Amino acid sequence: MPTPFTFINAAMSIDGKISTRQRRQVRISGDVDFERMDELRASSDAVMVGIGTVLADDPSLTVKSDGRRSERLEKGLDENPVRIVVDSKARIPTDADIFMKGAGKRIIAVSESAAFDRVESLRENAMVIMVGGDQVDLSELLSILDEMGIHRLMVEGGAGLNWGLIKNGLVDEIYSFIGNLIIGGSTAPTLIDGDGFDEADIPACSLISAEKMEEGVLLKWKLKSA
Ligand SMILES: NC(=O)C1=CN([C@@H]2O[C@H](COP(=O)(O)OP(=O)(O)OC[C@H]3O[C@@H](n4cnc5c(N)ncnc54)[C@H](O)[C@@H]3O)[C@@H](O)[C@H]2O)C=CC1
Ligand SMILES: Nc1nc(O)c(N)c(N[C@@H]2O[C@H](COP(=O)(O)O)[C@@H](O)[C@H]2O)n1
Repeated sequence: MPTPFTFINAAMSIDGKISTRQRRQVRISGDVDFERMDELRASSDAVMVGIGTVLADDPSLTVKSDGRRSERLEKGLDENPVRIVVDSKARIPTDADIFMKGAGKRIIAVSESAAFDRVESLRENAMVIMVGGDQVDLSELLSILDEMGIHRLMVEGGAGLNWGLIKNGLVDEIYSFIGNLIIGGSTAPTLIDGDGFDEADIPACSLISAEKMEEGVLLKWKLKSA
């Protein structure tokens, strides 16, 4: 089944952490990288995060530049890409910034383990896609998104969702900005958490580019299996 071109974009510290051990967001990258991230959002059909990121950071995932939002409108698109949350148990608060801020469509992907009344309350503000028994079935979800016309998907974390997608071979490229910070902590989330691969299954990547940016470096990788 076809799936969208899917890329992960994230900022991490020198030691590979994407937030603190208390799961608090840190400003890892500067204005140049935030502009680059905004451009990526504006050029994507959808932006996806995991529920852990929503509960920790409450991101709006909107396109911040007025000019880029206008350009999208001129092309007949919504101001913002479709905002998607992978949320097996439908835990997202109904006043999350994803619902409160910005125009455009929202999709909450839940599994059959979500409580019926939680799912029904989400339907007031979003399209709900139910796939998978305990956890969201990401392969099935991405096939459905592709059928819906979402062909370019930006993933903005966090660590658990990134793992789920990579494990299932659903990621084409990874863009990671490495900032000039050391966060430390064995429990602080890294770019990719989860169970990790067995040695024989470790996927290889090829380097697309390495660019110095402000006080850090932007690395672009292509998954060799993609
Ligand atoms: N520096 C950066 O670029 C970014 C940092 N972050 C940080 O990442 C942290 C959040 O990461 P996580 O706690 O790992 O949460 P997450 O955002 O990766 O969400 C993980 C959750 O998604 C749900 N899920 C449903 N189906 C799944 C599946 N098939 N596979 C995987 N997950 C599935 C599960 O409930 C799981 O706990 C926060 O501290 C946040 O600040 C998040 C985004 C970007
Ligand atoms: N790319 C990037 N660089 C940083 O330095 C960061 N701290 C983050 N954090 C993530 O950005 C999202 C914010 O979205 P909104 O501004 O609310 O639209 C959020 O998911 C953070 O985890 N990213």
